[in-house]
Amino acid sequence: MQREHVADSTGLRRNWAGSLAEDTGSEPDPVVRLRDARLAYGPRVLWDGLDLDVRPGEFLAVLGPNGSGKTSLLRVLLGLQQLNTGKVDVAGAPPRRGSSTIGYIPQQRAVDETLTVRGTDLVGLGLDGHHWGLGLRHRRARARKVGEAVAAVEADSYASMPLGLLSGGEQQRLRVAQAIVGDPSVLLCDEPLLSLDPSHQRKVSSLIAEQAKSAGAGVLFVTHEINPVLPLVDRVLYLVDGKFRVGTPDEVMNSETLSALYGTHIDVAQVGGRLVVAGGDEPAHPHHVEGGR
Ligand SMILES: Nc1ncnc2c1ncn2[C@@H]1O[C@H](COP(=O)(O)OP(=O)(O)OP(=O)(O)O)[C@@H](O)[C@H]1O
Repeated sequence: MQREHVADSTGLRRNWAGSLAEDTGSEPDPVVRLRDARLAYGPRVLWDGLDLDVRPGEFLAVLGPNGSGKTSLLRVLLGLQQLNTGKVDVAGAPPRRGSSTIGYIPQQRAVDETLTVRGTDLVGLGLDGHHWGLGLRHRRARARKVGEAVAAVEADSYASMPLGLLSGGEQQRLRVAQAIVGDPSVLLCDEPLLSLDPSHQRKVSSLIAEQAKSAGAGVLFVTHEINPVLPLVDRVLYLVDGKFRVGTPDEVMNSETLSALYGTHIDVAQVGGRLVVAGGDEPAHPHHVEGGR
């Protein structure tokens, strides 16, 4: 097992949290902390020796080819998957299912057309686990929170319709609202931009980044396409076939680093503010980071 780190959590001090570290002399506690973490299914090692701190307000993009363990990492943080070895904390405690400190946007699944649950009901589920009283005042406060989240994703015009009648992109915007409505301290996003048009990709990713900065949430954003979020990304975790790199986009998204990860020559070029990644034969498929905004 090869352990490769471009930069560990100390890279954060130089980049994202540089000014904060200078102002206060100390960094805020991480909202996600992994130490020497290993996840393997039988002989197949997804990652090993993973040390990672995600700080409040940080936007971490999680990249890698199909099957490299991106979703599995989110499942570990959700308390749905045990590490083989190592330690993981979310908001200062071991992960547990149903934690209200986590907002989760799952990988998109088709919704049954006959599903009659309304969009606002789905968004309201994001508040379950919070302490809402039964009285009218609390019901109003809850409805106001749901309304604000629905407005933030521009879903007002269809949020009261049955989910089964909505398009994939409309459903996805409501899932984003559900994830942010409870002001979570960790936002886990599993390819949240799929099925969104470019304009809503920009809006939704900015909304997630805003949530990070304003509510001090740490974001883990799984994506095959870094370009739509590149301006928002503080650091990248890149997983490939049991190896990984953590660092700023410049530290990770370069030819030398990706060639070492994939074990074959990879070209990385900046074209008009976009990253274009090309090269590599089977089994490496780095092409997934190509594309435009
Ligand atoms: N419970 C499990 N038991 C055995 N293997 C599993 C289990 N869960 C996931 N895997 C395997 O682990 C690998 C990593 O899966 P994961 O879904 O984390 O990958 P990913 O990087 O998110 O992929 P994709 O980009 O395709 O969504 C896959 O090969 C998957 O088949």
